[in-house]
Amino acid sequence: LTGSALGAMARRISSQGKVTISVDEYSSNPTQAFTHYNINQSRFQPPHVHMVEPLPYDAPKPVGHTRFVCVSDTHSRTDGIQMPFGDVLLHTGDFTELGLPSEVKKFNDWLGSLPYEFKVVIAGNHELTFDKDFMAELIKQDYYRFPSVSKLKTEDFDDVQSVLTNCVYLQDSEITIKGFRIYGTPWTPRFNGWGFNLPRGQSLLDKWNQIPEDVDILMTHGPPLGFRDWVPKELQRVGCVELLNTVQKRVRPKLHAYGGIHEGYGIMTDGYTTFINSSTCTVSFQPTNPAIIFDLPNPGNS
Ligand SMILES: Nc1nc2c(ncn2[C@@H]2O[C@H](COP(=O)(O)O)[C@@H](O)[C@H]2O)c(=O)[nH]1
Ligand SMILES: [Mn+2]
Ligand SMILES: [Mn+2]
Repeated sequence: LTGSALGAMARRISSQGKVTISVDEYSSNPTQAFTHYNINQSRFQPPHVHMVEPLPYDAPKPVGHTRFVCVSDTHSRTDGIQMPFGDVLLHTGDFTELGLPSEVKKFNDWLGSLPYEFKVVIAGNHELTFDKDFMAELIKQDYYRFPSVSKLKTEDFDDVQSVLTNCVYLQDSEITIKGFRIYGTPWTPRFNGWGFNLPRGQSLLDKWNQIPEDVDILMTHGPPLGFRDWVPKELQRVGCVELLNTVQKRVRPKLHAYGGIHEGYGIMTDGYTTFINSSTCTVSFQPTNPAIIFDLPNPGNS
């Protein structure tokens, strides 16, 4: 099979003209998927795909634009973080270490201190208490893997989302802000059995299939394949192949914001979608990567 025939296998157009993504044959091996699609389809090559320099904080915001401020993976280390001017804050998960209510409260207080008109937040794999199925399983296993969470009573975290009073919290859901359709989802490929983990392939694709077409901004915790998903210590790419296919072949957001892979902090484009990995923490959990700002023209302002 040629590269383009394989590409077609991962993307079918139904009789109603709807694009359907199917599980990619390289789904379980993202590093191999990257090499294959790079060699056979130049899928990650310039001129379309390239790195993007971050906007300086003092860049004037163009008229008729909204400025998004992207952060991720702050891991309860927000003390002293300098935040730039902007309109809408996007935080793409791992705002705590374990999702303890005390951490969530601290994060919510920090959000309350920020001047943005809107703040949108999703969970990451560290927000254990936000994943109800994960917690049910953890309790069954007598908190074996996360003993410090066992000090909590169920009623302490049953309604943990309600602690987030200073933002819009998205979990497989969307909101329209200033005319932008923003969809947020916390799921990542299974890795060491944390919250919101699912096996690669159909299980994750089922979550991505819930993302509506015509979303302007997609927020996920982890990266898609090939865009700031390299883990140097393992010489591996770990981005989700089905997420990439969903983003590029079906949803086509203008901005895909995420974090998850701390080492992947940075910005890329494929010529249509801008991909921002805004992990604040480095791989050694130092909160030193600056928030990334990004301007988008307001919908209807063409
Ligand atoms: N090989 C993989 N490494 C991963 C994956 N997800 C995360 N990581 C590594 O852990 C750190 C921190 O992640 P966190 O969720 O604990 O904050 C990340 O920067 C990577 O180095 C994965 O799926 N595969
Ligand atoms: Mn993290
Ligand atoms: Mn994470």
